[in-house]
Amino acid sequence: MIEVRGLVKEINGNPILNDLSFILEPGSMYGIIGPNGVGKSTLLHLLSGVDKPTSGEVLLEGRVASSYNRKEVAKWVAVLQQGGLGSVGFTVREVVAMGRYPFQNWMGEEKADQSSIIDEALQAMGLTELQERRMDQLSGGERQRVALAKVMVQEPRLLLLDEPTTFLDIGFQVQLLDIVKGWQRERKMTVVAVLHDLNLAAHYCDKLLVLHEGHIEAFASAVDIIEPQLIERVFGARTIILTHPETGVPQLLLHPSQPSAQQEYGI
Ligand SMILES: Nc1ncnc2c1ncn2[C@@H]1O[C@H](COP(=O)(O)OP(=O)(O)OP(=O)(O)O)[C@@H](O)[C@H]1O
Repeated sequence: MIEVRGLVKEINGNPILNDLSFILEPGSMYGIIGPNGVGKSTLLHLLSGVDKPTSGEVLLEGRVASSYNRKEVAKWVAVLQQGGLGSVGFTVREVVAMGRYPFQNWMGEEKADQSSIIDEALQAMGLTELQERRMDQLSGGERQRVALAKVMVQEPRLLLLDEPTTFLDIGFQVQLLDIVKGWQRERKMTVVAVLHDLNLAAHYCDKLLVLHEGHIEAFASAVDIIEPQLIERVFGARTIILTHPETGVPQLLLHPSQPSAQQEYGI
């Protein structure tokens, strides 16, 4: 269980997050949503323990997150960063294998051969053919899939995703989130994802945490959150909400003020 108590974060004296408290249950998938600059990535960094709060605390299984050393925390928390990976000189396979670092001794060795875990992750992300290709020879979307394969071999109990679908076309957006959702269910993994696409967030997340002006505006299921007044208050955007005909999940249509080309030209 992850417990956040009275979390406050200031950056250069500016308040970003103000007195947040919530609990994340193991084995569920959570979405963090909110407008640009509200503090979503900041909150993710605090959950991972890489950043310390100004006051308040994040407890990972009862222990303060920032008190874990890097290798300890990497044994159970994996982070998929915005923008993917550096590692330009390495091959795809080498980068994915780096995900096993928390389980290796000081010589970079592990007790059992891990090649099958790596093969499985490469295959799941459609990277088998590309495994000997160098990272600087990949497209943005391919790099993002490598980043996901790397966290997959880490076999985390808590997976933190910062805008994981940014570089992906719609096919791979759904594929990536389907894979993450499958792991979450099979491995009882906890997932926390910063997502800008509210329709994807509504579909995949058990609960959404909405950040607005430094506080939690709402923390509930998509049915309670994806509604026009809340979306307009938080994002300043007018929307029309429909129910997905197959899944029953609320889905949102944007409501621009300008007429569409079709309305204007009758095309
Ligand atoms: N190193 C820093 N120095 C100064 N201000 C920072 C720093 N990092 C973040 N901020 C500020 O903190 C606020 C929250 O940033 P954060 O990246 O957490 O927002 P976000 O909700 O993830 O935004 P986005 O949706 O645009 O990715 C922003 O106003 C940002 O400008």
